[in-house]
Amino acid sequence: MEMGGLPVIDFSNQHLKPGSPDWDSVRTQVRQALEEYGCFEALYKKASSELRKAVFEGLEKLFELPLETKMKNVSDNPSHAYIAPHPNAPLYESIGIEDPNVAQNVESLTNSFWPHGNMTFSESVGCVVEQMSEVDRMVRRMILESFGVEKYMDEHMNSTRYLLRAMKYTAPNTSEKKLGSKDHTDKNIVTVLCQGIQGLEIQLKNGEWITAKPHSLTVFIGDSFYAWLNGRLHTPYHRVMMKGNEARYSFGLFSNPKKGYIIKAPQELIDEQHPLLFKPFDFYDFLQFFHSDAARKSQSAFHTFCAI
Ligand SMILES: O=C(O)CCC(=O)C(=O)O
Ligand SMILES: [Fe+2]
Repeated sequence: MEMGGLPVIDFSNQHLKPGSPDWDSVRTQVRQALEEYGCFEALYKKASSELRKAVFEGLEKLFELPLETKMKNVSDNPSHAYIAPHPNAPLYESIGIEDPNVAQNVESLTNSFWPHGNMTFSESVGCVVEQMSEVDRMVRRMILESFGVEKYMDEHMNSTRYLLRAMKYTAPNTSEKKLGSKDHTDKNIVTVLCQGIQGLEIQLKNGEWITAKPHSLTVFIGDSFYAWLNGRLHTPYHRVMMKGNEARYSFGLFSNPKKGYIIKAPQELIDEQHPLLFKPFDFYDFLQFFHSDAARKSQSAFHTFCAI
């Protein structure tokens, strides 16, 4: 733990295998951090600084491409496709890659963006996604174990798909902070985020905002995992604040529940002290609700959507 910042948890130990003493000790730290903060900083040496540098260099070139090119990043789900700067979020722009753990999906994006593709970028993205997904799966395994619900492990692991979202925040050229991304909780299961420069802020339970350091991965719990765990962990509000004249790039790997999978807390996590908090739901119905007027008017779209 570090004073005044998020807990820092080291996943680099090569002996970190389920069942080992190292695993159990990291699991305890993960559970504590997610109860109190809903997030933590993960050190993972495999995701080396050279690799990140290669990804960030690729992202710089990618966001420099003309708007028409970036608009080729489409999806059935609008929140998984290209998002152009918008009056409500003028500094923010992002692209999405569904199932980025399948090399072909990354390559088909780079092939549609560059006349001859971009093998260097595709390969670096492939490597970094693999490492971030290892962290995602370790964290989820540790959480299920720590609540004694390992019997759902396969179902849980097989119930999600990954989305990679790469983000650019244009420099505001001001000395005072400007909002890059509005405060929100993530909607998915787990988010593993990598930021190029500082800007990510997390709200503590006491309302105070703290800054996440850029040289580690930041791991968050999303609303869907919170619901599946019947509210046992915390989902933190976070935002991006920008100042100065340097653009900021970040990318996050989101584990999202698959369409058709009903998120419902297991009976082991429901009892008199912990009555069922949320209606079982399909993540895609929630995403749809999220873009409705009713959601915009409510304080927490998630709580409105899932209220019992
Ligand atoms: O860019 C960042 O650091 C944070 C992005 C974020 O919170 C999100 O995409 O959900
Ligand atoms: Fe987020």
